[in-house]
Amino acid sequence: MIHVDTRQAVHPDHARTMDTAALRAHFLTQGMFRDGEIRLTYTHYDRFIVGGAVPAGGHLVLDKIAETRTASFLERREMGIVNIGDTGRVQAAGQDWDMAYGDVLYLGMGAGPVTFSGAGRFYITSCPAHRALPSRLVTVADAKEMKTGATETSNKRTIRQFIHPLVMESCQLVLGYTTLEDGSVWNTMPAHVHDRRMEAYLYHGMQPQSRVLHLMGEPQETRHIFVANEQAVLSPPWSIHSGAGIGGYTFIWAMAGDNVDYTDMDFVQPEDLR
Ligand SMILES: O=C(O)C(=O)C[C@H](O)C(=O)CO
Ligand SMILES: [Zn+2]
Repeated sequence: MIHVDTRQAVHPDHARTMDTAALRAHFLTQGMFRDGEIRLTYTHYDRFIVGGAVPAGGHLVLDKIAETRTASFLERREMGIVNIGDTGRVQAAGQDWDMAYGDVLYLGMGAGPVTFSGAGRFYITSCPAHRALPSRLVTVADAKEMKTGATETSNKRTIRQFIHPLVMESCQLVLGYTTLEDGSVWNTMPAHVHDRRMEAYLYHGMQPQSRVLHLMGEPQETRHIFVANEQAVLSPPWSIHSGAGIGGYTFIWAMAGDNVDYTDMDFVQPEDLR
C-alpha cells in the first residue's frame, strides 16, 4: 500500500499568521513509518518527496504514484534512501543492495520500480532530476565526516555527508545526517537560511518520550514545532531549520534546489533571531 499526502508551498506572510495546529499541518510529517506500508509526503517546495517504507519482513514496491503522472516514480526523479532500522534490502534496475543501519543508497533517474525488503526502516527522499546518474550505495565509511560545534555552546556534533559533491554526483539531491554528542542539544546553531534550496529534517534515534523543539520561520519571525521520534519537518527556502533536543538524537537533512553547494548558507547569529 502506498499512501501520499500533498503539501502546498506556503508564503512566509501566511506562515506567520498560523497557529500551532496549522504550523504542524503544513510543515510536520507524522506517521511515515508503519509496518507493511509506504507513506510519502509530496511537498511543492522543489517537488521534494519524503517518506518511509517499512517492509517488516515482507516486500514493498514503490513503482508509481498518481501525483507525478509518470509511468514510474523514478522516470524523471532521483532518490536517496537511508536505512534507520535493522539490515534490509533494496532492489532496483536489476541490482540488489543490502543496507545496514545508517547506510545511504542513491538511485538515479530511470532506475525503475524500487523493492524494499527485510528488517529495514527506509527513509525515502526524492526530487526531480534532469539526467540519469549511476546508482550507488554509500556506507558510513564512505561518507565525508565533519566535526563541528563545542561542548561550551551545547552544540558539539558530527555531520556526515553522503549524497554530496565531495562523495558522489547527483542532480539536485544533497543528503546526510548529523548526530549530537552526549550532553549537546543544539543543532544548526547559529542558524541559517538558503533561499536557493528547500530542506527537510527527519529526527530519529530518540526515546519515545523525548522531543526536539524545532525552530522554523523567517529569522525575525521564528516559530517552533515539538517533534517526536521519526517525524520530519519540511523547511521552506525562507525558513531557518534548527532545534534543541531533550536527550540524544540524529537528524537526516536532505535538500534540493538551484545548487548542490552545501556551504551556500546565509547565517543568522543568535542575537539577530527574533
Ligand atoms: O548540524 C548542522 O548544522 C546541520 O546538519 C546543518 C544541515 O546540514 C543543513 O542545514 C544544511 O543546509
Ligand atoms: Zn540548511
